[in-house]
Amino acid sequence: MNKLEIKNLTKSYGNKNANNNITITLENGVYGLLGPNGAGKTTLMKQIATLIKPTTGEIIYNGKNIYSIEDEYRGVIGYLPQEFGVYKNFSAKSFLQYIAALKGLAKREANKKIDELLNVVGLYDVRNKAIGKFSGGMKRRVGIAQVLLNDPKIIILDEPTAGLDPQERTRFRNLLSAISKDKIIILSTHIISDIESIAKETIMIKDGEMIMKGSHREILSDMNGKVYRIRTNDENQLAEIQSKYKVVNLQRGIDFTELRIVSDEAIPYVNAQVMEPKFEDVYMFYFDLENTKEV
Ligand SMILES: Nc1ncnc2c1ncn2[C@@H]1O[C@H](COP(=O)(O)OP(=O)(O)OP(=O)(O)O)[C@@H](O)[C@H]1O
Repeated sequence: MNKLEIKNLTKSYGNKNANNNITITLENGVYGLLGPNGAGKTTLMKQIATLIKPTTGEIIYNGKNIYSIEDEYRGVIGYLPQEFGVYKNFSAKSFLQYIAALKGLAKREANKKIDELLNVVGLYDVRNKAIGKFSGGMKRRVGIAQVLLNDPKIIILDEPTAGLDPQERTRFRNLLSAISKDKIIILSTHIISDIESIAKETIMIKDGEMIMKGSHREILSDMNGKVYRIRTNDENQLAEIQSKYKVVNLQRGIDFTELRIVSDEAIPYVNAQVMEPKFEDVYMFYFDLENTKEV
């Protein structure tokens, strides 16, 4: 069994809440934590990793409060922080040996595990090269290998794809999918496409609160009737739409300008056509334009 119950979690700093009354239950699979900067993603992840103690609320792992089984619980956690420092003069292999020693793994067992993980993350052939010469994606893969050393049941990854090129990002996603079978993986991002393809559920966080949780399909079906396409060559109408509605996309053509907008209310324009929702509309609907597009 692998079950994490987060109950009414709140973290306050003075009179500001970094997160507020969050309740979620997580089981095996990949969960995407989506929200703009400052939404409270890191705070929630650090609370799950026992690095921040909640002000109120509790986290229950397989029926027990995590603080009542603290040492045992830390043994099942793997945490990759946003800023993952690697020693650039170390080779991938010697770095993993060093971390394994810190984690208290016996040398023989560690070496076996390290070779296995270097294969899993596709770095076996370059295991003796200095990490300083690795690309961003390769460094992240070293980070994942490091997290997997003690075979964690809960893996927490804070923006693991930041700064990766599309190819590295795809490779990284495939790696997560491959290891997710018997683990809870929580992955924060503000890039929709990261979680669109691998997360079994997306948890959306805004201003410290959970505003939506569901599968890809559930989230999209909730957006039905809220996405519109408008084609216009009337500059006044264009300006009005832009000022009143959330515009996902604006494309200027020769004969008309095409807008894709999201709105909770019906749109008063006869030239508006309801469109099938896409995941890229979701971010705009719940959050803002910034960070909507893949970088
Ligand atoms: N130690 C602290 N003291 C005071 N306020 C804090 C502290 N840590 C976080 N906060 C505030 O709590 C809120 C949530 O921060 P958090 O880092 O969890 O957000 P985030 O969603 O992870 O953002 P980012 O993507 O930028 O890392 C922010 O408004 C932040 O300023």
